[in-house]
Amino acid sequence: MLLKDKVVLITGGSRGIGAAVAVEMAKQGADVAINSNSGGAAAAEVIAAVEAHGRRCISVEGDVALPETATAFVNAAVEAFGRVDVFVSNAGICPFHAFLDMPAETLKRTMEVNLHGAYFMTQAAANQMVKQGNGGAIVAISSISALVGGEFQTHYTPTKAGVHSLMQSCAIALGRHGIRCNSVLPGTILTDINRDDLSDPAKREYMEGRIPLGRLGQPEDIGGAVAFLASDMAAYVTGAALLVDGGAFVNLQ
Ligand SMILES: NC(=O)C1=CN([C@@H]2O[C@H](COP(=O)(O)OP(=O)(O)OC[C@H]3O[C@@H](n4cnc5c(N)ncnc54)[C@H](OP(=O)(O)O)[C@@H]3O)[C@@H](O)[C@H]2O)C=CC1
Ligand SMILES: C[C@H](O)[C@@H]1OC(=O)[C@H](O)[C@@H]1O
Repeated sequence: MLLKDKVVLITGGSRGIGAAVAVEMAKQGADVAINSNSGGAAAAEVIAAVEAHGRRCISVEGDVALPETATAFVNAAVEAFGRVDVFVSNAGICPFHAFLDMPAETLKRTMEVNLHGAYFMTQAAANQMVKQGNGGAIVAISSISALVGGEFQTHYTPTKAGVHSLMQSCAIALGRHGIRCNSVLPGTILTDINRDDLSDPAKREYMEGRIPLGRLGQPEDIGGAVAFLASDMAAYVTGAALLVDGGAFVNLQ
């Protein structure tokens, strides 16, 4: 087990990639706190899945775009489990929309959830780790979209580049405290975030065709990469980006 008895916090942990990461953390021996905006049945399922691996799990509702959500999440986790060892910044949205008529509110909300949310949460988790005084690991879910563009993602791709940039700067700011900061860059992973976009068979076939490993990703494909970066196996890895995309990025022709 890579994370025996560690305490792991995950934003956006009720569905998709965050939910799969929560379960992987439990398999690796960690207790888990998940945040999500709406909690509900999805969060309850994740709690049950974590507990099925013999680990504890709490769910804390709150919009990551609000700074007070970050302190409330960290405080609740500390109250439940005593400390924070690993923080995974995962919550995100991608409301596909064309560039020329992008509503200002869609741009603003996407920036606030994906980038400001990652900032506030990382800051709150890091402050707790510094207070504890024995280091920690922070992993942000960035994206292949930090490296390449998307016609209907002009509001989204800058947030994913920003999240990786945040990890690079935090690696410097927090290295002296023994806190490592890294990014995972998933390719296209089948979740609710792209369900509508990939319901077009032509689009889905095109996306699958771009991937050398021959399939779109599953949320579980991301869990191992996060566990590695969170663990002592990655003790000398900080400021790094790990692309988990089935080879899509390198496939020019
Ligand atoms: N799927 C993909 O192909 C890829 C995804 N990513 C990134 O992975 C991350 C997770 O995406 P994915 O699992 O696909 O998405 P999903 O839509 O499946 O899940 C999103 C999760 O984030 C939560 N969330 C959304 N908005 C907020 C908010 N304002 N405050 C708190 N929680 C929130 C949701 O909770 P709730 O239901 O309560 O809103 C849910 O738990 C995102 O950052 C995304 O950019 C990166 C590359 C590829
Ligand atoms: C939402 C997209 O389908 C998904 O998210 C990303 O970050 C990549 O652009 C993926 O294709």
